[in-house]
Amino acid sequence: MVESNRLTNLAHHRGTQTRPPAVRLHDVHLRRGGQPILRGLSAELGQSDITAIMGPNGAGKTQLLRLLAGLTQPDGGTVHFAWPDAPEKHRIALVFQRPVLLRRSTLGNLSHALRQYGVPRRRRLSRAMELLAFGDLTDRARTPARALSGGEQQRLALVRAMAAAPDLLLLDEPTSNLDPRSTAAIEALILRATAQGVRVILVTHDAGQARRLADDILFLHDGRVAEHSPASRFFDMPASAQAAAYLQGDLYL
Ligand SMILES: Nc1ncnc2c1ncn2[C@@H]1O[C@H](COP(=O)(O)OP(=O)(O)OP(=O)(O)O)[C@@H](O)[C@H]1O
Repeated sequence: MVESNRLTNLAHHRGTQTRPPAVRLHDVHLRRGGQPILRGLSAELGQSDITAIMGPNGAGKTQLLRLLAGLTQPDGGTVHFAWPDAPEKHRIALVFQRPVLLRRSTLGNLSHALRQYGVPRRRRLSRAMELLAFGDLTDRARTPARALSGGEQQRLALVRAMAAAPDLLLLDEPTSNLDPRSTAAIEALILRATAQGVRVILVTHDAGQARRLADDILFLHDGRVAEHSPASRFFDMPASAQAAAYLQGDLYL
């Protein structure tokens, strides 16, 4: 409880200064298996420190995140990043809902990632140690990743994404399988990442988490943006009928 209040306060005291968006989506369409998934989605994202993408199951949140990560291309419309070489040049990192880790130690996973990201060999160990400390995983350095708890595995996945020194960190329901204590640890890590200048876009169904962390909420419904509002306004006075229904637990597709 103390931890969660601390996070709430941190979130409220963090600057909500606006920057140019990290990514601009215009009239984006995406089809899968012959079905429209995203249907003319337009949004400017990454102006604030943390944006939460919310919406009911099947609204298209994960597909939008995959698009932002460059894992899929739109069937129509445009996606413009603030960086000409994104997402190829490691400016954007994605953490999946279930951590995908190598069958190596915690340290081995980080060293491998640093090598992949082109960090010179002489700098890898010191950078890996920094990342371990960043994730409160120093005492787990030699532990096989598969022997870590679920919360520790997700922390490792998150700090491994930080090994890319990303400008934009995309997180798909990073705490959906975790208990409150592990969730608080991940939320603290997310805030620490923003303190280092990383912008975060996270998909979450956890309204409490979105309230604690997010500056703004992008609410998707049926492949479109139903609402994009500052978090305080979204929760106190949602502008769209869909968001109001979702927050009351009434929205089904
Ligand atoms: N490869 C695919 N082929 C066909 N349909 C797909 C494919 N991938 C996703 N879909 C469909 O696209 C829609 C959006 O999926 P997506 O995973 O983005 O939703 P979501 O908002 O993240 O949902 P959830 O909250 O359940 O994770 C869903 O109806 C899903 O069934």
